[in-house]
Amino acid sequence: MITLENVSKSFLSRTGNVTALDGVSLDVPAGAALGVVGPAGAGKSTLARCVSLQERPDAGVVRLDGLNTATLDTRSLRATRRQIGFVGGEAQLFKQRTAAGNIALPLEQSGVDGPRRRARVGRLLDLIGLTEKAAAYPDDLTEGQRRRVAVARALVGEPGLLLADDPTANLDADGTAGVLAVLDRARAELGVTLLVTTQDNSVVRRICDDVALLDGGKLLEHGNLFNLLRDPDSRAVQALLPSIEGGASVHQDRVADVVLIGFAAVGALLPEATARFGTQVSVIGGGLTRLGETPVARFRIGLRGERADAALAWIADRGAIVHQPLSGPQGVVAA
Ligand SMILES: Nc1ncnc2c1ncn2[C@@H]1O[C@H](COP(=O)(O)OP(=O)(O)OP(=O)(O)O)[C@@H](O)[C@H]1O
Repeated sequence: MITLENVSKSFLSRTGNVTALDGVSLDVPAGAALGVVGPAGAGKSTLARCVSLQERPDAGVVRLDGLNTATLDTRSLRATRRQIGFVGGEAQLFKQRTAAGNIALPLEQSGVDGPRRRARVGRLLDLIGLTEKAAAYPDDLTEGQRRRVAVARALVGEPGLLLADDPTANLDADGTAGVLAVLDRARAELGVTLLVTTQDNSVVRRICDDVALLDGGKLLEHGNLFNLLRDPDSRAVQALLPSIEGGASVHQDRVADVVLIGFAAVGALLPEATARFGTQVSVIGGGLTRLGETPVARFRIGLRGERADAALAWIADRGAIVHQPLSGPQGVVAA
């Protein structure tokens, strides 16, 4: 759906030339939900603006459904932009229009008739869970509700792609959960492809299946979350997992970091290893989180007993991802 080929973009600022994107190549298949993460100034918003055709790259190509957007004339560019929904970190609604009126605006501008407008706006109010607020004005809504209205407005033209640039910025937990639920529903029920920029790991955990890490305008990592879980050096995914704190206070024969995926693994694997191998398995640090609906745990475990290696190999055979940490007792650990 979206392909970036070697996209670069610089800005002239007071302090000189700033490279916001530096040779970024990226593929986002139709129906995917990609989280673009990275520190402040990494280039996330610039990437979103290049993909939404609000910004033209200095070099490289942005393709939408195979179409090289650099070749579009002004009219086709405008038409293509309309197929892309965009929401920023602020709702930017028209205060003098109701929620329904804000959502309807793009349809009015493109001359869609009243009955079709009403049907479409009604459907989107339902999607964002604000049917009963149709006649409310922005000032009477919470910021989280306003953002949901902005998402509905971005979706009203039935775009295939929705870009959300830092959609949960400055929202409280309830507001964040509401906006993420709406983005998730948009994908599930309308089939839109999602590209979300964020510095909030919970956004990626909740609604993304792919992640791209930018830093200094460069794409450092890109891939499926569950694939990247296997890479102990993946900055993007390691940041999504519970941190492993604490240290072994007693001697351990083996120390390993274990990532467990799915209900069965998280609930049962470590106790079963203990029982099977007569090995004492203790959790030194880590915890449980979720990626989408899937429970994922990361623990640092210590093992004591003659069959510690066999227990670790058995845990790995059951689908756990096992890595020996950099420090700690020596031992060969199944990878
Ligand atoms: N219009 C502009 N004019 C000048 N510099 C810009 C412009 N837009 C972006 N930049 C610079 O480009 C770099 C990347 O900015 P960008 O907003 O894309 O990063 P970001 O990852 O979205 O950051 P944040 O998380 O803080 O929003 C930054 O150094 C920024 O100051």
